[in-house]
Amino acid sequence: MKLYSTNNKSLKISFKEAVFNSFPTDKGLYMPVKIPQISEEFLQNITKCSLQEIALEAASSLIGEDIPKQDLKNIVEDAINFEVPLVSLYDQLGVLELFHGPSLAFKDFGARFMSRIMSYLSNSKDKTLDILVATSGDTGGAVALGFLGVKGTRVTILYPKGKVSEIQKQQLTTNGQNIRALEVEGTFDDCQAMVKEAFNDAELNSRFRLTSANSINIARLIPQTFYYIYAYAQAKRNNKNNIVFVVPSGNFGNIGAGLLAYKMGLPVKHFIAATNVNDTVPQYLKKGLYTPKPSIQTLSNAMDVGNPSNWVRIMDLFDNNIENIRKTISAYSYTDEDTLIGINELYEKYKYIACPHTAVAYLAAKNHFNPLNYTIFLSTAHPCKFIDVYPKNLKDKIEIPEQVKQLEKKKSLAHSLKNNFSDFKDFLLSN
Ligand SMILES: Cc1ncc(COP(=O)(O)O)c(C=O)c1O
Ligand SMILES: N[C@@H](CCOP(=O)(O)O)C(=O)O
Repeated sequence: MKLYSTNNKSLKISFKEAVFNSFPTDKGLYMPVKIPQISEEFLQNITKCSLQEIALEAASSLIGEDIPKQDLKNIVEDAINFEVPLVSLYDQLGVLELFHGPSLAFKDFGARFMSRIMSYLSNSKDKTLDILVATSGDTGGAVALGFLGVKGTRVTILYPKGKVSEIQKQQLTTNGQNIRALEVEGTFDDCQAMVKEAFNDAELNSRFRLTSANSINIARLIPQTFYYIYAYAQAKRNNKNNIVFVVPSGNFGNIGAGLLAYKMGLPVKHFIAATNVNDTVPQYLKKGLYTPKPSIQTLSNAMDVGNPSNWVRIMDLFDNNIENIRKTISAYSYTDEDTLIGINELYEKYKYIACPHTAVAYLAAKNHFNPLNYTIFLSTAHPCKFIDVYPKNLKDKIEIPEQVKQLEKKKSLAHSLKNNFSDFKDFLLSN
């Protein structure tokens, strides 16, 4: 697999380089030079394929010769070892549950695949790999679990103080070992900006072997294509056509992966990005002006992103042409009030308890409803991660998984950090 930077198409680097130097110095993002096509034969037989078979096919066609197929098979089987059910709410509406991994959010696909890819590509003589992560809530927890105890790695997670849920905070801060958590007096966008600045800091780069576990890293995006293809297979098994995906969106890595699968030839009729009031992309598609703004705190906290990293990748996939994008992607945004209505309605109508992010996607699915389509909205996290959001009648019905109960007994180990890069740099240099 060869990759270019969205800011420099003449650059051609290897998959390994892109994984370990996740953020190009020109501040673009890496994209595949050639997008492989899913074969007609594979699509014809897709209903017979398991998630792992689909994952292997997608990963090997994207990564190519950089990892031999048998090794990739082992990686895929070890990383993607949980269920991804497509639950039918009614004839034309399904919900794809992506939260059955260890951290209870869709981030487990990216984090688990990436940790294994990094271990595989690392050399035992290499310097410790310092992995920096900015999180608005879920990425950090998944990356912490994905890398906990992995030899030769150290993870530093930056999260915004007071803006993640209690369970997310426990997942981020109680790990110890090779995982450090920094509680930043700022927003997710501030955390993300500090991490990106670190990748461009000469002193830090000479001292440490830095890489990112955010979705700016191409190794995060590849495994997120798997579940779109698998959802398509499950829908086809049920004789569904005209598939529309509705994706709750913040940093746009999730929908970015879906669009990559689409460009690989996955027959999808339309994509819908659903956001909370952090509506930079819906506003862009409406008005044609891309105006990132400071993030606003909402009930769907993991989507509180004012300047979504992956939008440049999506622009790149559509030749930076807004008309092309509008043909394939629609976008809607919702307030917290709407989100609560969505949560209640999903329960009243279908006895389905959704996390706030998923409820935002449900609302967009309703807005864009067409009875000729089969609409799949993505359920990105387990509702227990946001227990304080629910009214009492629903709260009591949410099952708390064992791994969450265990977190309560653990001590938080976070360090406080002011919202400025020099303090972050000092922390890295002195710890
Ligand atoms: C539960 C949940 N839903 C949706 C999103 C948004 O996904 P993305 O940032 O890839 O757009 C996130 C954060 O990534 C999340 O944790
Ligand atoms: N919503 C994310 C924000 C970081 O996104 P990423 O996909 O770029 O890692 C989170 O939960 O942290």
